[in-house]
Amino acid sequence: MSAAPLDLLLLPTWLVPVEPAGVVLHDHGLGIRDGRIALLAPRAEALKHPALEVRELPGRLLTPGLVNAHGHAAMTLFRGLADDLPLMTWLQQHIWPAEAKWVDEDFIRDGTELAIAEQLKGGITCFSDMYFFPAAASELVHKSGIRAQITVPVLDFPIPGARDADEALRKGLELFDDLKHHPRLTVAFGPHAPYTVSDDKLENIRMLAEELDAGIHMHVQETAFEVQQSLEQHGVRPLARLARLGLLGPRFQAVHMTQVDDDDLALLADSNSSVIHCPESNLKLASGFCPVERLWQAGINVAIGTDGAASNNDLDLLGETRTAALLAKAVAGSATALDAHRALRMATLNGARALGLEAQIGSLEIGKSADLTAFDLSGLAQQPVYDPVSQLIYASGRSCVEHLWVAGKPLLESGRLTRLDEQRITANARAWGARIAGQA
Ligand SMILES: CSC[C@H]1O[C@@H](n2cnc3c(O)ncnc32)[C@H](O)[C@@H]1O
Ligand SMILES: [Zn+2]
Repeated sequence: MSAAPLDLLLLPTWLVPVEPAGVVLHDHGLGIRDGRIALLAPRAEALKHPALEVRELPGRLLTPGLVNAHGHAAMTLFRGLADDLPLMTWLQQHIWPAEAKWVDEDFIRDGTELAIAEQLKGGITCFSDMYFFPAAASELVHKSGIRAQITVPVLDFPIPGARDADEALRKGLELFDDLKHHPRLTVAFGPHAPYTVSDDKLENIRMLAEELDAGIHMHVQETAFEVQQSLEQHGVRPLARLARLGLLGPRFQAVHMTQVDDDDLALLADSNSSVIHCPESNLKLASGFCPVERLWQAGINVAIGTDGAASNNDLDLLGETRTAALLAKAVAGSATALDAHRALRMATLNGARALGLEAQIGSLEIGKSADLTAFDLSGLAQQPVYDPVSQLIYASGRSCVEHLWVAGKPLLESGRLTRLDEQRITANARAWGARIAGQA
């Protein structure tokens, strides 16, 4: 037994470590010291360890914090602006013009803060962001205490914050340098999609990502139209083109992948790339269905993301995971596809792995960062509890998120944000809505 007392000992009714897979621990304690998980033991044994604070959590389930592996945080301010449209109409006729008109650093600060607040309240301890002015977004991550992968946006045309791809990359490299020692922030490259980034830019990104050992996060094969267009323009499917350019590998994060043929499957599996599944955005934009079960059975790491609030329209990863579990069964034609335990793994450890963070977060293991979510399963509509993971995925909404810690720091206590001002954030978002609606 270590001489130093634990900072905090949590005593939930159920504890799901995610690794090993499928395990539910009843009446166990989890101890935190210096922001890390220092103890995992049956309750009686855990109570023998001195602790500065002991917290009973009856009727609560403790899990690793949820990882939202794909989103566009500040798009919260465009929530509901252009609904019920297919991807290219939505993007080209509504979202890109709105972004050109409204997105500046203030928009990013207010929209990202709103996204962080919404995500913390929904049990998310880590998110990936692909949006403009990444340096401004990273300031909000730093201030709020959440963990994030911030990506450097690259497109062939001018974007808010960069006149061209070279400027975006130059500013991005400064961000890599500024954040290289940050304990909760990682930076990755975010080329938007195969249809908006040319070969020379992608080759440059591959070289820089190799040098920096950085992730590459990209929308890929979101629709059948995208695949068709690539066949016409490049003679190969988008994923094959990216493979030809050397982009695939363990740090490659392919977002969406609703179109998957046998060659795609082999490319993803052989390169150890991750797929990030965004089922609600794919459903709402009628983009297609990612064959999650087929990918999983091929050994491909599949994580989950909400996408932006303009195509979802929420940042509710628990709800997204439920949708993913239900949809996987329909797509596979099998009720055994993506069971509740695997769905939770997808929302935690697989997300961590996709973002290159699996050594630090994603499961409750000694030495990992104490990034945790406590869910209240004591409500009427959650009774009786045979399997808390089944209850969480199939019978609970994000309102049951009660407490949340990142690196051992409490960021949500009894449903209340500890570091962010919910009223001010809400008022700011309303003010942006009034301005945008007034001039739309
Ligand atoms: C590189 S900045 C992000 C860029 O992506 C746009 N976007 C948001 N959601 C999607 C999606 O599902 N597919 C393609 N592009 C999307 C966002 O509006 C920004 O312009
Ligand atoms: Zn997206």
